[in-house]
Amino acid sequence: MAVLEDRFGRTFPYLRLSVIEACNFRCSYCLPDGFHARPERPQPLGREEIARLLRGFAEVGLSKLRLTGGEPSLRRDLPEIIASAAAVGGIERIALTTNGTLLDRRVARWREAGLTNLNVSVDALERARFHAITGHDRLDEILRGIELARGLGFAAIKLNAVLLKGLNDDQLPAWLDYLRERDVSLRFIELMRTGDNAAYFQRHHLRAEALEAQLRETGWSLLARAADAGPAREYAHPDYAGRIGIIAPYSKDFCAGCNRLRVTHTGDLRLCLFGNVGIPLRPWLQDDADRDRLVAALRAQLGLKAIGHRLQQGETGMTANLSTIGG
Ligand SMILES: Nc1nc2c(ncn2[C@@H]2O[C@H](COP(=O)(O)OP(=O)(O)OP(=O)(O)O)[C@@H](O)[C@H]2O)c(=O)[nH]1
Ligand SMILES: C[S@@+](CC[C@H](N)C(=O)[O-])C[C@H]1O[C@@H](n2cnc3c(N)ncnc32)[C@H](O)[C@@H]1O
Ligand code: SF4
Ligand code: SF4
Repeated sequence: MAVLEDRFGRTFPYLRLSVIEACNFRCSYCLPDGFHARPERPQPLGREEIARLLRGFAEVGLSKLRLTGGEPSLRRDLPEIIASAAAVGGIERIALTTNGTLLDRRVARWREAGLTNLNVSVDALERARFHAITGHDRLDEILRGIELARGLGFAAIKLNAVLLKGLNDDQLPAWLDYLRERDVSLRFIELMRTGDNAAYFQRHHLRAEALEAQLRETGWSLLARAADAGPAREYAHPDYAGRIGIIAPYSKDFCAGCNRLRVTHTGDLRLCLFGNVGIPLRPWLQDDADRDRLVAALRAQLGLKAIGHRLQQGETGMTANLSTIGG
């Protein structure tokens, strides 16, 4: 099988596709003023364009697709997008990253359509904290949605909490209670600096090192990483059904295991979450006959992929905030 390989020998079986720019939340680290539509913006990719994109990527080894946003559940045709991805040969996992607001109403339908993996962002387990961070008092319904999802046979359910100094860095005991009986994976994500959040980053960024050391000292052990896995270092403990992961983008060698590419909701390829390089793929998504051109463009672009991000140097690339690219 043909694969996409870069200059550093990395292969890319994992595509993160943003299906919408809009979001209904205003997370303080991402979109503190909420999403504001601008009329001159191009329409997001339609279902046919998405299907052509996925068939092109599948020719060069796509096995894991993540749908993200903005808030992907706001897209009414999400079940149809999932179903058309499930019909593309070679895509073994179809994952969704969501803020969970429509989970309790829609997750069964997504699962029926072919969704295999679910990631839900839950920055705190205390209602008031959750409200303060996300701008919405909706923790209870999100937790209900997760319980519902747990009964639907997903291959994995993962929860994301961005680690924020002074805002949610005292939540470990509550999370441990939560994880004792629930077979979900909670990942603590180090806050990343973006174009928009410089001052916030200064106030709230916290390295996950101390937390990770605490886990190791209390009997959590590191698991091996699968080839198409995301960026988390995952830990398990014999007394807990759940797992804990750490996503530490500022740690040494974080990018050495990069296995993913991104496409924005308007069809722009992005070679890195914080990159400056990427081209519009939309011109090759209008006709099935352009598949070879699409694949050739992917291969040519991959030659430009850098070894890693330059966040340590203060460079955030084109990324104003993660909602514009899907994280
Ligand atoms: N710096 C960096 N952060 C990433 C990358 N991929 C994911 N993240 C961050 O990790 C967090 C969780 O991402 P998810 O959308 O849940 O996806 P994932 O961690 O790849 O998920 P799994 O494949 O299920 O492990 C988000 O904040 C992402 O922005 C990456 O390539 N680089
Ligand atoms: C951009 S959101 C898109 C999907 C969906 N709206 C959600 O929140 O799950 C994807 C992930 O990026 C994370 N994220 C957003 N901004 C971040 C930042 N500056 N640093 C670290 N993670 C961030 C969110 O917490 C979420 O888990
Ligand atoms: S920051 Fe860029 S190079 Fe590093 S893991 Fe993420 S996408 Fe890959
Ligand atoms: S993290 Fe997700 S839910 Fe929160 S504002 Fe960003 S895109 Fe929206």
